[in-house]
Amino acid sequence: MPVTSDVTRAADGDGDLPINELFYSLQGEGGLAGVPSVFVRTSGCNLRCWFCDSYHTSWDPTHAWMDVDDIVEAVAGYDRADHVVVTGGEPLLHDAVVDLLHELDDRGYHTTVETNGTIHRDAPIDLASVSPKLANSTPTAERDPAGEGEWAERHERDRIDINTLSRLVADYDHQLKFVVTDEADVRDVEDLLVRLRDRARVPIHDDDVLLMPEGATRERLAETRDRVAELALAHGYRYTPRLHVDLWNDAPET
Ligand SMILES: C[S@@+](CC[C@H](N)C(=O)[O-])C[C@H]1O[C@@H](n2cnc3c(N)ncnc32)[C@H](O)[C@@H]1O
Ligand SMILES: Nc1nc2[nH]cc(C(=O)O)c2c(=O)[nH]1
Ligand code: SF4
Ligand SMILES: [Mg+2]
Repeated sequence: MPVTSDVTRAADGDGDLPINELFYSLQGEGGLAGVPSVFVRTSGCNLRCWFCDSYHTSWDPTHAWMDVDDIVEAVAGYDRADHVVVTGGEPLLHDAVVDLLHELDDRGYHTTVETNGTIHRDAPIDLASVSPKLANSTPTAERDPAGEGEWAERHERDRIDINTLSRLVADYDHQLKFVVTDEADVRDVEDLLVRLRDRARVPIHDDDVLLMPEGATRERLAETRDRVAELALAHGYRYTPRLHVDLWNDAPET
């Protein structure tokens, strides 16, 4: 169901969220991969990964405004699902996401928040699925999908905030899900883990560190996944597939 074609009015209240899509699918990534889930995808991001698989929430944000009650009603319409994944874009940018998470929690849903880890919110989050952005994500002029590297400096400045990451891992059940293509990326992961373990007040288990192959399409994943699986084995981290890409390639609402 393309929400964007259902709701066309502009924002008219504090409880409104910019929604890019809302759909029912299998969780494709991370420790809950395979679980039927409703996805609520907000629009707008404070970063610009060159590889972003949700281009229309970051580089070219598009959305319809929905209030929290309408979102909860749309979620409830998928009566087989008791898991909700709130993603984006960067969902924690928006104040009203906290209200949405409370409403979902009150109704007994398990909530996963997919976040880049640069913003902390106090909210009922059952799983903080944190994907800190490595140096490999920066939109240099050569890799910029929309311009000539205008976002590179801001992206590079903002992509890692150790204090925010340490609060997220301390406050929530978490997984750290890194987009990886090669060995240099894993060195970047290890450097970050040293800094985070030094700062965080809680242990960070290797079991909660996941390597995810970079690839928004089946073709690209076929190039990256074998090497990333080998890196996971070599370093003792978990590998996460991208089930939805295997199953449905880059189709919207999957
Ligand atoms: C689109 S992001 C939205 C949530 C949040 N902004 C973030 O980056 O975590 C959802 C997930 O997709 C991952 N992702 C985005 N583009 C990807 C790509 N081309 N290959 C692999 N993972 C990708 C992100 O790292 C994140 O784990
Ligand atoms: N099926 C499916 N699983 C996902 N897990 C995280 C996603 C995301 O975009 O945050 C995602 C997504 O876009 N689709
Ligand atoms: S942080 Fe997430 S939504 Fe933002 S550009 Fe990167 S992958 Fe896309
Ligand atoms: Mg996705």
